[in-house]
Amino acid sequence: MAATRPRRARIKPKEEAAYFSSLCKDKNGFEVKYINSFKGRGVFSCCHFQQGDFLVEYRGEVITHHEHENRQRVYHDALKIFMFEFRFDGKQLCVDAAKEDGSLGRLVNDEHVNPNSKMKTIKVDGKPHLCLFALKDISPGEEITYNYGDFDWPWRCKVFTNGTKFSQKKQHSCMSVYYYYYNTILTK
Ligand SMILES: C[S@@+](CC[C@H](N)C(=O)[O-])C[C@H]1O[C@@H](n2cnc3c(N)ncnc32)[C@H](O)[C@@H]1O
Repeated sequence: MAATRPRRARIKPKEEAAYFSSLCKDKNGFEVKYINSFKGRGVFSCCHFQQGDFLVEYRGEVITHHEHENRQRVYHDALKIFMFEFRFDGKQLCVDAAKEDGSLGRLVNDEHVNPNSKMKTIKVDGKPHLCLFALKDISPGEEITYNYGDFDWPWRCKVFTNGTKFSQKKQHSCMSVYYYYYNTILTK
């Protein structure tokens, strides 16, 4: 009878997230690539991930709502985007990831139509950590994205050369037009 190799148990995604969060380390399997001058950099998968897998932590300094408001007053707009507000144990908190520290989570871009990951809060040693988990199977070469939330982020509201502004609802059907415009005109 042929010997069967015992299958290695899959580490539970939340346990893996807690492990990497406690080490303040990103797991392997990703690379940062420059996309273009509009979107900047993005995080791309270098291997297969399964739906539900832990991907990366949105690492940074956890600050109170009060401190978040203070920093909003002094930060340049380009830094404010790295402040992620969330609720934890009944409190309004924020992860400030403005500092370029080489971590991956802060470089994951927004995708509100078809994101492949979702941000969840996990508790490690009583402290909150924001972690991205795969919403679907992810192949090598795919960009990791998540929905930044309901807000009129400037890149979601496309203004065409003739000044036409597309609402978010109309925008879905206009996505392909936009991408044509974007790929052929803006990036040339
Ligand atoms: C948290 S940072 C993400 C990393 C950023 N791309 C970089 O290179 O530093 C958020 C910024 O990325 C850009 N961004 C994120 N998602 C985008 C999208 N879907 N389209 C265009 N720009 C996007 C915007 O400039 C936004 O202010």
